[in-house]
Amino acid sequence: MTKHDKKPRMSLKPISVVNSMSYEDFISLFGNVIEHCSLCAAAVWRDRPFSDVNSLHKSFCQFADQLPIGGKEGILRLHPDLAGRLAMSGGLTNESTKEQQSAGLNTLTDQEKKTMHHLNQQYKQKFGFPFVICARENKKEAILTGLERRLNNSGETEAVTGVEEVKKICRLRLLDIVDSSSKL
Ligand SMILES: NC(=O)N[C@H]1NC(=O)NC1=O
Repeated sequence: MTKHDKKPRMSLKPISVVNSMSYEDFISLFGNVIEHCSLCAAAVWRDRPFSDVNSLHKSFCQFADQLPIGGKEGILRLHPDLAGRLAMSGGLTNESTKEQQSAGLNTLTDQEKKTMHHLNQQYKQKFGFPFVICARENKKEAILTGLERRLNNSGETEAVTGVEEVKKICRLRLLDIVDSSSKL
């Protein structure tokens, strides 16, 4: 462990170990790969055995895709605002904290914070759910321009676009847990 590591990294699980998990263990390990939505992991468990991390990800995607629009919106509502109140008060999940930091959202200038807050509020007012984007695949500038651009879309387009971003977040979270070289 170098002096920069806060805690030892969890060792990556081979897919064979994932496949042999009880649903209780599976939910506790994968319950937040879709933010605050352990229901997704509870449903996906029945798709075992998974041939690899991609097939596990596919099951999460299929579960999200088959939800009616209200269910998709529900998944989005479980996400915290980017650089919002929870981020400021340290109330985010560990995953979200790391993701928001990787986009540089912890280094916003006062003006950027104001703009982000204003656009987030406008977005929620228009659509009834928060703006969601995969923070690990974007930097703060791209997030701000994306937020402004996506405000022009319809609610249905945004529910689908938001869930596509949730699927990207989910994939990166799964890769932090499962050894991607392991196969059934
Ligand atoms: N609102 C939003 O996009 N939140 C998320 N994005 C991300 O990468 N992690 C999150 O929690």
